[in-house]
Amino acid sequence: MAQILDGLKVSKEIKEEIRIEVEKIVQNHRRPPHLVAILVGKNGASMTYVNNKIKDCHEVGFRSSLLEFPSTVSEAELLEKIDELNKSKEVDGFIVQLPLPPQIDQEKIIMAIDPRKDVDGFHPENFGKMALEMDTFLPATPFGILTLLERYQIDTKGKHCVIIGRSRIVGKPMSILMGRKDFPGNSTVTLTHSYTPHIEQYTLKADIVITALGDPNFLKANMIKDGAVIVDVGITRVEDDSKKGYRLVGDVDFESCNDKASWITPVPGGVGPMTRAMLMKNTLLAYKTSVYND
Ligand SMILES: Nc1nc(=O)c2c([nH]1)NC[C@@H]1CN(c3ccc(C(=O)N[C@@H](CCC(=O)O)C(=O)O)cc3)C=[N+]21
Ligand SMILES: [Mg+2]
Repeated sequence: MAQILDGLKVSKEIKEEIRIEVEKIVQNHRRPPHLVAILVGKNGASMTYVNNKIKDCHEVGFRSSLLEFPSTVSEAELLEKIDELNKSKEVDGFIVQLPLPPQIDQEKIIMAIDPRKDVDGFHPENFGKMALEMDTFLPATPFGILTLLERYQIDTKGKHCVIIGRSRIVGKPMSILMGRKDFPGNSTVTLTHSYTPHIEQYTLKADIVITALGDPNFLKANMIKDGAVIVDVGITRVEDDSKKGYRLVGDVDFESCNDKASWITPVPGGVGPMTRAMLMKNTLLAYKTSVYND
C-alpha cells in the first residue's frame, strides 16, 4: 500500500504557521493582511471553494471580503472593481474566481490585476517571473503540490515527471516548476494533454505522475509503474444518493493505484486544501511586500 501525501494535515500546519505570524503582527498594533475574493454567478463548486477560502482567512486571522456579482455582470463593471482594488491601500491581494461567464474575457480580467496583488499568480508578469525563476507569487495549486512534495521529502531530482493536462492554472505552470533548478524540481518533465496518443506509454515510465484533467478515475494501476508518486489534482462532483447529492472523485483510480504507488494524494484531502493554504501564504507575502517592494 502507498503512503499518503496528507494535504489536509500539511495545510493545517501551514495555516497554523501563518496564524502565529499574523498574531504577532496584530500584537504590534498593525492591521492584519486583507484578501478580497470576487465571485461571479452561482456555480456550486465555485461558491464552495470561495466560502472555504473565506473560512481559511478567519482561521489565520486575515481580514477577508467577498464581492459577489450576478452572472450577467459586464466586463466593464468587473474592470472598474479591479481598478478600485488595485488602488486600495486596505487590500493586499485579491482573486477573481474562475471560470467566468462567456461574456467576460478572462485574459482581459487577469491582465487588469496589479501583479503586486495577484496572489493567484495568474498575471503574465508573474507567470513569466515564475518561468524565469525570479521571485514571484506562484499559482496556488502548483505551489501547494511543491510544498507537499517538499514536506514529505519526495526526491524529484533527476526523476521523470509526467503531467496530464496543460491548463493555465495547473498543468502548464506545474510543467515549468518541476523542471526549475530549485527544490523540489530538477525533474525531467513530459507535458501530456488531450492530443497525446496513448498516454500510458508516458505514464508507465514516470517516477512522478501529476494528473489535472477532471476525468474521474482516469488513471488506473495498469498505467503506472511500481513505486510511482501519484499526485491527483482532479476533483469532480459525481452525483450519488448521499445527503449532499454528490461525492468528490479524483482523476486517479485510488483503489487500484494505491497498491502500486509509493506515495499518493487522496481526494478530498490532498491537493485541494494545499491550494487554499498557499493562497493564504501568498496573501501574507503580498502584505509583507516580500515579492514586490515598491
Ligand atoms: N481564481 C481562481 N483561483 C483558484 O485557485 C481556483 C479557481 N479560480 N477556480 C477553481 C480552481 C479549483 N480550486 C480549488 C481549491 C480548493 C479545493 C478544495 O479545497 N478541495 C477540497 C474539497 C472541497 C469541497 O468540498 O468541494 C479537497 O480536495 O479536499 C478544490 C479546488 C481553486 N481554483
Ligand atoms: Mg488541465
